[in-house]
Amino acid sequence: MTQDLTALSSTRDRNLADLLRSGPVVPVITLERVEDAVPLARALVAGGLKLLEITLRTPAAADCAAAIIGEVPEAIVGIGTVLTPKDLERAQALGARYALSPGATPDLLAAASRSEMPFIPGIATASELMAALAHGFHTVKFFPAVPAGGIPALKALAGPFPQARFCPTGGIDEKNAGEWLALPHVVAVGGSWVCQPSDIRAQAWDAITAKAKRAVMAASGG
Ligand SMILES: O=C(O)C(=O)C[C@H](O)[C@H](O)COP(=O)(O)O
Repeated sequence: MTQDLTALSSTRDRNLADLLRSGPVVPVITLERVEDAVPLARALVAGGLKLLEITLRTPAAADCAAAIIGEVPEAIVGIGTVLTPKDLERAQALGARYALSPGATPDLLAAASRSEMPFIPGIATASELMAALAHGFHTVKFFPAVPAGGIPALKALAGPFPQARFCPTGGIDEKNAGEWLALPHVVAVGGSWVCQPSDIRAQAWDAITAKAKRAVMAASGG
């Protein structure tokens, strides 16, 4: 059994590393209306952001993710706000390519370690990171990145865990994304700044494409 979990973990790691190559900026998306899902995903892809995180925070979230998966093949859809093993099952049933959580509970880590789906648990402390690593998850969200201490906190946390890779989210924006991405252990950054609820509500797709383009520029140090 241990052997199987180790093999699963390294396959998951490889698959996740492949997915993250389509980053390094992951828009964190909260959708209220299914009709916004496909145009929003197209706007983000047009701006150069293909790796998406659809949060399971609204009643429409699952239908929105399904619509994007079905109609926007260039988008690589991940499901965020995965809080329980059941949410992880939902993500898999939807055909998502990966899943993310703001946290790392024992139940969720155990379920995710038995699954083939690439999974990024959330951590804000050394103990949470140790639990994630012990379950074979080497790439973690650092959440909430800015309120939890920002870049100095991540640097301190990375010290004892050179094998860990981080995707900070929480307070990241166009202005600081480049600084985070310049850190050696940061493989991607995520955030809702690219697709703010007010822009989605106004169906301001061109504005969202423009923000996505600026995010790509910021990520490349521009
Ligand atoms: O819901 C999840 O799965 C999360 O992990 C949290 C999100 O990544 C952050 O809430 C994004 O933070 P902001 O960019 O500051 O809005």
